[in-house]
Amino acid sequence: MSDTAAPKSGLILAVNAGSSSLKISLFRRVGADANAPHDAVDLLLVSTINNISAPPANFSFKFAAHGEGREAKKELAQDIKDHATAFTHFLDYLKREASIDREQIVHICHRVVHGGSYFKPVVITDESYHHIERLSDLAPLHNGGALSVMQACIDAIPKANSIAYFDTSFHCTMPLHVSTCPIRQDIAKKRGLKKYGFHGLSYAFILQAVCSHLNKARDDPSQTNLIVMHLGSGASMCAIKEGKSLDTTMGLTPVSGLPGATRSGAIDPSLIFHYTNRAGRISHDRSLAVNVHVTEAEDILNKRSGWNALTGTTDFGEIVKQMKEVDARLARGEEVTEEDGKWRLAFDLFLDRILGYLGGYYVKLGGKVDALVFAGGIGERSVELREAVVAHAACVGFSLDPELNKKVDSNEDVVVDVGPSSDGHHVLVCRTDEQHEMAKECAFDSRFWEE
Ligand SMILES: Nc1ncnc2c1ncn2[C@@H]1O[C@H](COP(=O)(O)OP(=O)(O)O)[C@@H](O)[C@H]1O
Ligand SMILES: CC(=O)OP(=O)(O)O
Ligand SMILES: [Mg+2]
Repeated sequence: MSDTAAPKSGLILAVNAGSSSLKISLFRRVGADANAPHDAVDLLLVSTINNISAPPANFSFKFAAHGEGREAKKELAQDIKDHATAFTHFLDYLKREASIDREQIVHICHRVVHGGSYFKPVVITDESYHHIERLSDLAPLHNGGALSVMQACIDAIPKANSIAYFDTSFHCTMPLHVSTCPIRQDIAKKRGLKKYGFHGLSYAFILQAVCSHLNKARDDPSQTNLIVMHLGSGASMCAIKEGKSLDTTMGLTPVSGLPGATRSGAIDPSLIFHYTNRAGRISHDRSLAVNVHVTEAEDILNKRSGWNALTGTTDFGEIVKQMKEVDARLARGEEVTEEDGKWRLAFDLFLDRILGYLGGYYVKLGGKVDALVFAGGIGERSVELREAVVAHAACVGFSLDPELNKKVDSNEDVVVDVGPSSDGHHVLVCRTDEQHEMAKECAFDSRFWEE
């Protein structure tokens, strides 16, 4: 038995440090039945801290049905400045409001965005901590935040094992010609310069959940082809062929592919040298996570671009609201200014980039696509964006039921059909859950549990 093995029914804390959020869920391990993978853990409580990158942060805390069953709590938290203070806020709240003894937490799963050459989950030791730290420059909005939470866990819950789960793992199946960059391969190999892809924990969760929904063999998604859109502050897409990642839109770092709240997405690489003549200098913006050394170019493209640069807000819901108000004024024949056009520009630009990849992935999958899946904060909540994407995908056989699309919020299922499902070309919304994916993987990992 390894020294990380814990009593069978211990508690698992799963922590997901996103670019703008910290999502924390507490589970109890209830078994590891391969025929019922989603039932390996019971959710006890969930806490979400949003807007960390655009304070004040929103803190929410909710006991699950299996937990203490009390009302959800929501508050603006002025003391939250980064991921570490968000985690401390959560621990203080847990101590005050829940009867759960933190000593019962045996494993803490951390979502780590960039794993580099690590593909399997690793227990945090000095060596693995420093491996993740060295990769921080390749995920400047992420790895540093996750490391600061690990440090807080080691201080506050020293008996629990911290285990890192990587976003990059899911994409290790990408064919070489997809992951290779057309540059000198001796340099590429020496420096690890290739497409890694991210949001892998989310894609793994979605694949399993969609397979169950479509009644494919639960533990064998190898018959399933999907085009998945994980659209949040960081947005990416993935073409899944026979249950494996075939291609994804993010690359060496999460800045590439689709634009995000503060990220540029794919642009002409020369653009940055015309934007600033300080591109290669080390950035002095200390608001980036600890121990990150990035250039001014990377700082601009990661933190000062995206729809925040176009509109002044990181909130895509606000962009849609403002855009509709301007559209309504135009419809009434009222005057609008050039400035008013920025909302629609951001929306249409995002839509355009999604459609570009959607078309490409449809062809790469040979037109054999079981479902188009929307997920992430925007994919799960924006009725308008889903409507616009699917309207354009009608030419390749997808369609949306406008009523089902509007009613997603009132349906609590993990996977919700928003298209007529009879023709085999499903359009789905999946409430992705990276914390659940990590906790489930942890519950199944025999290294971590006593016989
Ligand atoms: N009703 C809504 N309509 C459109 N977008 C929304 C809505 N509510 C939240 N969002 C978007 O979801 C984003 C958060 O997505 P999420 O996937 O939770 O973030 P993260 O990338 O930090 O994990 C917010 O930045 C906001 O832009
Ligand atoms: C990889 C990434 O961009 O993650 P998130 O959307 O959680 O910021
Ligand atoms: Mg996220």
